[in-house]
Amino acid sequence: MTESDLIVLDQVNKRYGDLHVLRNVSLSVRQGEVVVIIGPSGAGKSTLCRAINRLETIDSGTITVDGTPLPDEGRPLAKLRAEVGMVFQSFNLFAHKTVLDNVVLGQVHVLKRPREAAVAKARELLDRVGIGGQAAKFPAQLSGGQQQRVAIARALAMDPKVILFDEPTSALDPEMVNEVLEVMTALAREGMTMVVVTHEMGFARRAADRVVFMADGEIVEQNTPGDFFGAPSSERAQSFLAKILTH
Ligand SMILES: Nc1ncnc2c1ncn2[C@@H]1O[C@H](COP(=O)(O)OP(=O)(O)OP(=O)(O)O)[C@@H](O)[C@H]1O
Repeated sequence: MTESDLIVLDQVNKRYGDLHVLRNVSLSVRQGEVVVIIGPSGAGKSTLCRAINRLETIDSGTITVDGTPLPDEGRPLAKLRAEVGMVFQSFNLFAHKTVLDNVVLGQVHVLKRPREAAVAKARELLDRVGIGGQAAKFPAQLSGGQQQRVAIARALAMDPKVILFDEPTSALDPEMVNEVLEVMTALAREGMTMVVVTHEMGFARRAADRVVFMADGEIVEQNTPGDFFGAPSSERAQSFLAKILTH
């Protein structure tokens, strides 16, 4: 572990009954790094992402975020770490709150930021993700792509040290995928530390510093996008890429 490591997983194991979904997973994410996790369905990618933010417990191993080991204390949502932002496939916005309030509330209740400052920050972030004009609407009045941009603004509002994206574009209509990926690419260029589970290989090629390939609960290989996509070294990665790139 070096000083610039923001997230360190060491020999992490997780089982659901007989299913061993994370097998001795060790992974470090450095400050400012964009790590894209790819792999077949059921590989354990979401579980890994959720374990980092304590939405899932682990059976053994350690997960350290920003120098603090995460104790494995069940899944207390209230104890989620504000420094780890999360963007989900299904947006998870508060349906009965306005777009503005969705971005304000965490700042006020978790960070104890004065409401005026929280509103100013929310407006700035909504502008930054291109939906400043939608602040007074409710989530259901927005397209999926717009809702996901609200979710990104909400994550950013907490001043996270890292944002985890778990298949952020999988629930979107194809024409909305790019607008969300563009926001994510801009964040990556600005130096945000990001862990992204995605099936969008274009994003991985364009924005990743490192591609991590998972299959059957294991990290099979990891490399720069150029080297990984140019010449994957494992048979499992080769056959995965052959399947998805011909579609
Ligand atoms: N709460 C749960 N209880 C039991 N099994 C689970 C649970 N959550 C996930 N699994 C199983 O664990 C395995 C890994 O799931 P996970 O969602 O992490 O995979 P993934 O790589 O993200 O897949 P996908 O690309 O389809 O989202 C799968 O076989 C899944 O069915």
